[in-house]
Amino acid sequence: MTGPFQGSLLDCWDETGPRELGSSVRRTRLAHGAWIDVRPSWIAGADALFERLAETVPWRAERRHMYDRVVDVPRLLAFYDEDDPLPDPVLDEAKAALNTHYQAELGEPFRTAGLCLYRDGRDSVAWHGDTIGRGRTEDTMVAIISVGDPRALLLRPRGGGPTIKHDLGHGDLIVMGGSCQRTWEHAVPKSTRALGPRISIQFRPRNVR
Ligand SMILES: O=C(O)CCC(=O)C(=O)O
Ligand SMILES: [Fe+2]
Repeated sequence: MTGPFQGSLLDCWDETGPRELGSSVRRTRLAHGAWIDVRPSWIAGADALFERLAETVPWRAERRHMYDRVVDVPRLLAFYDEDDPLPDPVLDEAKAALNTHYQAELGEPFRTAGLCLYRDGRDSVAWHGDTIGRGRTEDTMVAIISVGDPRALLLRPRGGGPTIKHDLGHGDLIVMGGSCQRTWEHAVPKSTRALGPRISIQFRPRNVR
């Protein structure tokens, strides 16, 4: 289904799971009340997490209407609603750690988990904001863990302005917050480089998609 992912030789920690957040999280304020928080190498044992998710998650190919055609969504998907058991205990630990770190600021917990598998550089997500539900009108947060081959996450203000490129590495955390979903858009562009697979795990509050 996917090409091989070359795990990192350095990733041979005994412990697996999220490392500390705290002061290791770097916030960058963007225009219009948006921000991103970045915590590189947040997940210890990211190689093993990638392998387990690639094998055990019931990945679905989807098709969507685009104008007058039906096209393949260029990535595989899985969605875990708030009462669904997550596919790996490391994701439960990560969600709990995010809730501890962000609950005061967010005012509610992260509840759902969306997973995407980008099989190679041809898989992508087009420019969008997560505006199904409350992200359209309210400040919120979307927390994303990346495992697998690095990919670029692009961000651009909806009103026009320069695009920001953020490289999402193996085990990294990025959190889009404030008005980011409604005043900015994000995308993971296709790449012509020979890339291996990447899995993205997105935690969102209730009624944010
Ligand atoms: O691949 C990613 O990390 C981003 C996915 C995304 O933007 C989405 O599913 O809404
Ligand atoms: Fe998104």
